[in-house]
Amino acid sequence: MPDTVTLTEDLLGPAEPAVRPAGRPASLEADAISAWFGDHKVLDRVSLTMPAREVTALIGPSGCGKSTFLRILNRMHELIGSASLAGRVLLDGEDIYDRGRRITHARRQIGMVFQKPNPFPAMSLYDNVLAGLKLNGIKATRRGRDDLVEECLTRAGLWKEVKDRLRQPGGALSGGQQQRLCIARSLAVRPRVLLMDEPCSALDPTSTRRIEETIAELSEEVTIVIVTHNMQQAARVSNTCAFFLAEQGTPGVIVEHGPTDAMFNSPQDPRTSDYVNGRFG
Ligand SMILES: Nc1ncnc2c1ncn2[C@@H]1O[C@H](COP(=O)(O)OP(=O)(O)OP(=O)(O)O)[C@@H](O)[C@H]1O
Repeated sequence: MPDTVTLTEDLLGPAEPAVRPAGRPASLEADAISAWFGDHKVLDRVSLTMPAREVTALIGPSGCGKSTFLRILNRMHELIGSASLAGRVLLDGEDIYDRGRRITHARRQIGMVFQKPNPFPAMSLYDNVLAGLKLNGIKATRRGRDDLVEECLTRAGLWKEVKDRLRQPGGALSGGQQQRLCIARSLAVRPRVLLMDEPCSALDPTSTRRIEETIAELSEEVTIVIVTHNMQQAARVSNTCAFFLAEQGTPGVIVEHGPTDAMFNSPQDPRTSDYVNGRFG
């Protein structure tokens, strides 16, 4: 294996001696986002500020557009043939949809962890962590790669469990460990925001707790936006919360958002109160 991963430099400029330092967590602001699949409108002028260094939870019943909204935040929505959108997404004030702005730019700064852990099953744990570097054309020295693997696995809460078996395949881990491996893989490209779409829904309670601890540890270093159906989880991990709803075939909107404590203990809208207290959805 060559000592340096050689890939395109146009995204990031020349090779660096080791590994770039972590970026500053960024704020993300959705401004009047509407979304369609064909002529089916699924979100209507949704605006939300997701502050830097905070965990924002997106909650609401199935089908109200939470995942669509999340995918719009890092330009994944446009990968679907029939999909379209209106509005702006500002990453520290700059619209990621500005003409001339590369899709890869948004993807690298705004990482995503999915509902089902999706490591490369036959690839080693070590190479799984670094997979995003190769895809994004990021160069690192051998030493830099070793340091990055250790750092990201540590930040994802997995290092102690796997440090002696980094050459084993990703598929050999438990579901919870695989999800933490996917978090480590996302962290390796130094995202400033991490989007998580129901990251614990395929996991047992112990693994879920471990991921929640990881979220708490990461929130100082990266802005987190998480979709969850689990109200206790939203209450445990988030600072702010947004309640989405699509009533009777209308497009999804945010009914209410604000500090998580207030959303759970003194919601302003009766529909929020009903939802967080499990009366529907
Ligand atoms: N690829 C797609 N093609 C067509 N329609 C879609 C597609 N993905 C989602 N939709 C529709 O968009 C609406 C919003 O779906 P979305 O998955 O964003 O909701 P959600 O709130 O995340 O739901 P859940 O909590 O069940 O994951 C739904 O009516 C859904 O059927």
